[in-house]
Amino acid sequence: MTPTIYLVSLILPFILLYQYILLPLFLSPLSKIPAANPLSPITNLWILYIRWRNIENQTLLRLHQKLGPIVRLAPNELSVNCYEGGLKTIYGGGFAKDEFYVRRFVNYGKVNMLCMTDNKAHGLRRRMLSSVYSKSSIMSSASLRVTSRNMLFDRLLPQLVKSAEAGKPVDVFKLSYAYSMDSFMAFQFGLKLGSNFLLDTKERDWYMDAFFGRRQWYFWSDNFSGLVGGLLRVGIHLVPKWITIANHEAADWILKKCDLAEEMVSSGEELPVGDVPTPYVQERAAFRKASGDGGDGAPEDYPYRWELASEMYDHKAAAMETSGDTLTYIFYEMSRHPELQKKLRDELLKLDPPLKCSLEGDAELPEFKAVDDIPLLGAILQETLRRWAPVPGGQPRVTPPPVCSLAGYDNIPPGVKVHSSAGVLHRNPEVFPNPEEWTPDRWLDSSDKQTSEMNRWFWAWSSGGTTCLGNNFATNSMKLVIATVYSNFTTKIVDAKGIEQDEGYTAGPRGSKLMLQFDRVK
Ligand code: HEM
Repeated sequence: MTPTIYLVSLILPFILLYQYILLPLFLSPLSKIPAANPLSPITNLWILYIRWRNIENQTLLRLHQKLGPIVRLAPNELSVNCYEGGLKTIYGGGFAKDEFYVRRFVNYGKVNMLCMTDNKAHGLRRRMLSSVYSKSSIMSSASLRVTSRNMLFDRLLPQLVKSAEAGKPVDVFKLSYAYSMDSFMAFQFGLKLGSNFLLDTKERDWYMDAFFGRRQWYFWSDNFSGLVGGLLRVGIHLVPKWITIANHEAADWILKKCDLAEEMVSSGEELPVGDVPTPYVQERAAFRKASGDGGDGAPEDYPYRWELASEMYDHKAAAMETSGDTLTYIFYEMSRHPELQKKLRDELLKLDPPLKCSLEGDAELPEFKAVDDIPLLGAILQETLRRWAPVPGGQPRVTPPPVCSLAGYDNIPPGVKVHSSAGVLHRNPEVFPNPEEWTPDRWLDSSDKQTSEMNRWFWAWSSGGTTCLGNNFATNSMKLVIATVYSNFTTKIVDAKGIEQDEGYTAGPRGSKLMLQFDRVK
């Protein structure tokens, strides 16, 4: 052994001991923060184990209840759940997104707004895409009025009437997913090109089976994407092959819709208002205006083909699951509270025109604003988004240079992964008394001071510069369907087995099912 090798072998253990044990355990500024587990300061194995068991949300809730607003999950990862020194600093302060988003949400090999980790690029993209989803655009959209009318009166009500008359229960989970997808895609691509999950159950099941199949494998693709990709290159499918194939099919499905929308728009032909692919048209124009270089596609591709497809794919995915889960929980809670159904119906029947069922095809919608302004409907939606937040998991960001302070701890270095979670924030009993209870009245009867505190902690849409892009669309779409259903029907539970919320970044009912009986109100 040469003297150098001898010296290195003597010193190396001390360097490793310092770097991987002493520094993270005792000397790092993070060492003062309560650790989730004795192993957390020195290895991420513990949090990986929790994620592998798919119990992260409930574990974080329990830890925060015990240890307070900030918890160290791994040497370089913190969970922070408070407003001051938490949400305000991380999300209000524009901390950049973590690589998690790239691993989960890149489509066609192209980043979209949701997975842009560079703040400047993200801000630019957001400015390009947001105007079509602003509240004023949604409330006044002519195409959305036509597509919404079609969803409610032509696709949804006739099948609910049929089920009610036959005394047949309805799987409201599937119905909510189908409505959420159709109502969004009809806006995105127009009625002609949008999905038709409400009427075409084969198309719906094809899409939903692949969607739920994929979810079980997120642990591997989120945490070991390199390994998954590497093994795939040598023909080994860690994630089952059928899921890879289904992913390709879903990607082709949306790409085809983009190609058809492009053909329609570039032909210059005047379209019936319900067939106008409104967000596609506006986002296409925004891309062309912003750079004019045509994007990264091949010469034969139309400009920005892949950038647009990546955004379109992401938006429809964001729309279906979140709104589908929220609607399922609204129907569930309303079915447990018949007195609230009656109270809401009394309010809804004041709409002009009311959303009463007409199977003759001559029904009209009231103004969106009139539906939006019903306080009880707003409270029902808000409380459902609180109690059953459809994105309950952590939204990871990265601490910026040089240092920052979080939840009373100073000198937190750059590059630390930090996240807050609606599932924890929404269960703070000091802000939301009896947090496990679903109580819409808390949004109607609380003092101004209490309401403003609840609003600061309410985080279903996230906050800051990366808050949900589609919140105005989703709010309008969900309010319309709830208003339509309870103007015409009462609902009661037939089978709610598996209604408890699953785990994950996004999460809905564990059983993926809710059977309700609809009875017509004359
Ligand atoms: C109940 C319905 C919905 C809920 C609760 C919801 C919730 C959220 C949340 C919590 C985020 C932040 C995610 C994160 O940073 O980790 C988000 C982002 C986003 N949502 Fe939604 N969402 C809903 C519906 C929609 C719809 C209909 C669209 C369609 C346009 C949409 C598009 C997006 C996009 C593009 C982002 C990324 C925003 C950015 O990075 O600037 N969402 N949503």
